[in-house]
Amino acid sequence: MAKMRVHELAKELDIKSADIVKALGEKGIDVKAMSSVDDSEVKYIKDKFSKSKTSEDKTAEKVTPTEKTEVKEEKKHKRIITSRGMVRLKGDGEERPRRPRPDGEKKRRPRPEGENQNAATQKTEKTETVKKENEQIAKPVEQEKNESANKPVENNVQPKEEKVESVVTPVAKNEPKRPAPTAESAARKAAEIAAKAAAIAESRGQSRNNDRRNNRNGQNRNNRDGQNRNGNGNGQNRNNRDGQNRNNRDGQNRNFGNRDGQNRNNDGKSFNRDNRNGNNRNFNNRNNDGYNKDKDFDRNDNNRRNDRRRDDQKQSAPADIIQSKDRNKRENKLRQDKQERGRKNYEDGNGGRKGKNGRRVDLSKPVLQKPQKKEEKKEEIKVISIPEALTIGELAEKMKMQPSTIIKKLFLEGKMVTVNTEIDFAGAEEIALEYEIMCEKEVKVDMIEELLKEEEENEADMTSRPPVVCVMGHVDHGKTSLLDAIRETNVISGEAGGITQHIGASVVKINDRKITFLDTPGHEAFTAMRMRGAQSTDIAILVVAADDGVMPQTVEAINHAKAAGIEIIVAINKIDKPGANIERVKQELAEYELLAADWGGNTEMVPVSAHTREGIEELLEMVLLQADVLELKANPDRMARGIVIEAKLDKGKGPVSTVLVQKGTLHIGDHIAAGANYGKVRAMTDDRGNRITEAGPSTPVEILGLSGVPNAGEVFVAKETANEAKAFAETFIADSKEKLLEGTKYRISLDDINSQIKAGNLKELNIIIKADVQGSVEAVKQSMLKLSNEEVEVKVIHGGVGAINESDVILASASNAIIIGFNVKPDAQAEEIATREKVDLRLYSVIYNAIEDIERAMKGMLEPIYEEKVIGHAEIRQIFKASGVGNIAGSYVLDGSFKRGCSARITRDGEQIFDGPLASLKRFKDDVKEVKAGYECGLVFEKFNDIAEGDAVEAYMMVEVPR
Ligand SMILES: Nc1nc2c(ncn2[C@@H]2O[C@H](COP(=O)(O)OP(=O)(O)OP(=O)(O)O)[C@@H](O)[C@H]2O)c(=O)[nH]1
Repeated sequence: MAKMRVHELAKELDIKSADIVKALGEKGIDVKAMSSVDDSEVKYIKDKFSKSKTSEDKTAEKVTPTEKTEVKEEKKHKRIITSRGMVRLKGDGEERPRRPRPDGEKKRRPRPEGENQNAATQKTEKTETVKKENEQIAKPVEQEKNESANKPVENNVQPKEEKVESVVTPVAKNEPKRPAPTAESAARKAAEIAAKAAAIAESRGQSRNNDRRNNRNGQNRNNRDGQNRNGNGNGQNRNNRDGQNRNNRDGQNRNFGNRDGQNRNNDGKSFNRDNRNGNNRNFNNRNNDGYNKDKDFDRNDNNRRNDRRRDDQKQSAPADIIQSKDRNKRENKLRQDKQERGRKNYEDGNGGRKGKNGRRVDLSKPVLQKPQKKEEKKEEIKVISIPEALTIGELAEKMKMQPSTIIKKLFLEGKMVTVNTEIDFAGAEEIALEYEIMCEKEVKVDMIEELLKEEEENEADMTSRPPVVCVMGHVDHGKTSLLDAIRETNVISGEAGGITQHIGASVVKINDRKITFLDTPGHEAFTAMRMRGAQSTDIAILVVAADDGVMPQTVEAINHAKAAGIEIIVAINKIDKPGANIERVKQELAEYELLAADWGGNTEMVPVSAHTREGIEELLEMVLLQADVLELKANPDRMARGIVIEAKLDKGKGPVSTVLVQKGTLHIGDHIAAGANYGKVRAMTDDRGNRITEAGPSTPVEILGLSGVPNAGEVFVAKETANEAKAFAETFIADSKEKLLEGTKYRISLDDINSQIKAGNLKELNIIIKADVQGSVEAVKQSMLKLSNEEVEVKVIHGGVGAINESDVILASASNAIIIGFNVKPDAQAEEIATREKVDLRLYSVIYNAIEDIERAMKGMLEPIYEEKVIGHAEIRQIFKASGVGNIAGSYVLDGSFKRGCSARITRDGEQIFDGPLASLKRFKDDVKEVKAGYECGLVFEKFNDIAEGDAVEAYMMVEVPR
């Protein structure tokens, strides 16, 4: 090419000459407008300025609408080149050879159309489109998160998911329509990849590629300009990348984006419930990559921190981001609130089941486990302790139930009871078992026994004491006379009617040894003296008149002595009398298991005479001998303790008590308590009326000072202080009341023998037999003894001839025995006591019936007793004949009443002509239930028509009588 001048070249290139001069000057070639330049310089200039112009053209295209396909496609190609040119231009301005880019390279960098324009100009429509596209493409990511989070967010996102499809799909569809010029390959490829990425994101529910593309689309550039970053991060996508992109302005966004996506997945695995909001996920991802998986409540901290971070960014964030953040913040707040509620539920053990999100069930897992932690209820068998008898109310209280519950239950079983109905242990146990409650017998602590309980005394402190002897025997056999003879005093003359009225006590000296005698006025006192288990006597002298022999009271005395377990020495009295027969007495006594020693037995029998005093000394020697055998000892050096023998209220002295000191020594001034009474010993008198200051063991004394009159048989104790004595008495009163109530409740009766046996309460059945003849007593006695079985032993504790008397009843009461009488009746006093003491007293005229009753009672098969009861009398005054019925006796009821279903006896001239049931009872023509005295009625007798006017009719019924 020929040399051209600079101005010509400028003209050709449509540029200023100065520009060429400057350009060549920069290259070190000094030229002017009129200077000539060679071909190489022309080429350089042309290359240089033609590119500049192309760049300018491209700049002009910026405002060109992209909708025009042809222009767009042409310019697309240029854009790619220009872009690179621009890079070079921004460099050092060095001329570099143009490098035509192969398609493959272009493919490696696919870009959606219009992105370069976005990079160049931010506020064009294209930018908005891309922004929208980014936003929409990012939505699925958020949606994915939200799907695994809570529903409210998911709902918010739902509409946007549709938009994503609408954006992505046209890209894929438009592709084949477009021409495929080489220059457009990069753009097409970019569109393809974008479409594929969107499809993958949609199909997998992941948006990693989208994120990456988004990052590529704008974030690399955005990183450079700092603002576009926010534009990319529209909506919830922004939440994910917000912090990361900002933090990674150096172009590592993509990498973090990937990590972000992974973390989301991690979150999605097990953290959905914890990370219901995207922010939370973001934060977790950023910090922990799912580390918080196991730390439920850290998520809240994360949320908070996340929020704070976003708050910090508000100043630089565009309005839409701020709005979006605000929304997210609100969402976060809501979610946090929910989490708080969930946690509360969790802590309260309510679980989170009520939440809409099914994942909340996870929160409830520990709650579900809670019942497992609960201790299994151990089946405890409730055991209550109940007394021998109690009321329904008391039982209900023990069972901790309402009495009405038990009453209702029993009512349904056909038992009518009230709250005050008394039931025995067996009955109560039966009821309690229905409610799976076991019963055990209340072990009642006998407070008095406890009070009286004493420790074993030291043998070394014990010294020999005088024996205490009582004299027993049949009436007029000479008890008092004998005692008088022994005491060498005559007390008989001082007694009213010559009969001993009260217990007296005296001490006699024989060979410098003392013997204390008690005179027993009757069995009542004797029994009473045994009631505390305190044996008042050591030896009993049984007086049997040699001329009279063994008499009923002799037998009673024997039985009492045996029951008390005291030794018996027999004094066969009145041997001075002509009819005395010592051997016969011995023989009779042998029948009662008292065999004389000289007959080879163990019982000493001494023939005496109160009148002649013959044998008295031998008797006393025998008493002392027996005392030696018994080794009677006591400790005199201790607080006194003994038994009340007799007590009375003296008008002048106040309460006067005769007490027998059994242990220790009683002094004047001692504080004592006897039963319900207490006081201080003010005065003491011995058996001879002498004032004494102290009384040792086995000494009977009369004392003054007790607050009241104690019962005979009560134990008295000396106490250190007045308060102790008072406390003893008060305890006694409280205990006695209970015992009094209980004592009246229970007495063995034929009806409850079986239940008592079953309950294990009855091991021995004590029976007292009274009959008109001794033969009957013995016959029944032997039959009764044969009824003994493995469970219970029948014991006849007393049998005698004669009416049932007071002594029998008292013995029965003391021994919990049943009295059986054969052809005998109780006397008035015995009946009264039996009623009071609730002693079961049975009367029979046939011995067999008695045996049968006892047998049945023991087997629990006692049948009810029916007794005939006459209810009225009538007189037949007229006979009516009725067909089909027979004769009707028109009668007039004289007394009582006639009742339907009763029986009748017809007597004519004193002779009974009929005894049978009444078939019909009528008043005029009507059947009636009852016709009372003074009224007329019609009587029809069962299968009996032989009636006549003037016949007498007696109506009767069989009624059950209590046993
Ligand atoms: N011949 C004779 N008569 C005696 C003897 N002992 C008592 N008697 C008489 O028998 C009668 C009754 O004597 P008591 O001593 O009263 O008999 P008891 O057993 O005390 O009588 P009660 O106090 O009623 O139980 C009196 O008339 C006595 O005189 C005796 O050894 N020989």
